[in-house]
Amino acid sequence: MIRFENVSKVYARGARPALDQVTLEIERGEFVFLVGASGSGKSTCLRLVLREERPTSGQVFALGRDVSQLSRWKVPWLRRQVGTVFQDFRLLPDKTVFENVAIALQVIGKPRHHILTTVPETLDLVGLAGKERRLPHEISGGEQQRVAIARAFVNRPAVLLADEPTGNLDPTTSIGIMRLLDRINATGTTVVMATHDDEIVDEMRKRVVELDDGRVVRDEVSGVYGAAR
Ligand SMILES: Nc1ncnc2c1ncn2[C@@H]1O[C@H](COP(=O)(O)OP(=O)(O)OP(=O)(O)O)[C@@H](O)[C@H]1O
Repeated sequence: MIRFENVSKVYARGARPALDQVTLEIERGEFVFLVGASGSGKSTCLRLVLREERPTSGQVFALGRDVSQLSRWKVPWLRRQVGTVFQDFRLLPDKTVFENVAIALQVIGKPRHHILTTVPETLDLVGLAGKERRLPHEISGGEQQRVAIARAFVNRPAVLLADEPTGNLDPTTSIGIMRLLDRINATGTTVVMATHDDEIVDEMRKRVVELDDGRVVRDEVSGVYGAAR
């Protein structure tokens, strides 16, 4: 589903490579934690999958395509197959919960009847039934992240990339968000989550890929946050 082959990334002003010869394969349906110190290259990996950046050398494949080779008009196609969730939720403050999720379908031209059935179904799935008319500031941080997840998932992407999705949430709320990501993964969506949240990683016991200075230094099937090396 996602494959990195000898991928290096040197940013224009970067002194050293943000990624250094990374080779990594993530199969369809997997749940993978990307861990590592700040600056180790986690977000860069996610940005390469979305073609927000291109590798300096090596190849990144997603959904069977070499992402660098995609023509410009195919990039929106890629981004429709790859939902994204961030630490800071990124909701539209003056739109309701319903509208924040519906927008993801409107921009890809889905018909109104589809939106009117799919958005409530998805809000129900993320535990927000009954909150459709609230504005983001009228719900909690955990609920805002659920809206962001609903928006990312409403068109049933093949892959969900989450960059520190629990970074702004307390531990109890974070566990709820993780259960939700686990449920989404159980529907067949591949989930890749960059995180510093050691408790979550230790509790979930999923595959853990650790980066250190842009290199993969650990890849464990059922790993913990900080394994003794
Ligand atoms: N646009 C950029 N221009 C120059 N250097 C960058 C850019 N983005 C990231 N970097 C550098 O690349 C390296 C990897 O950054 P990246 O954001 O991928 O790390 P990260 O593991 O996601 O960190 P964090 O956990 O703090 O989010 C860092 O040294 C960072 O300073």
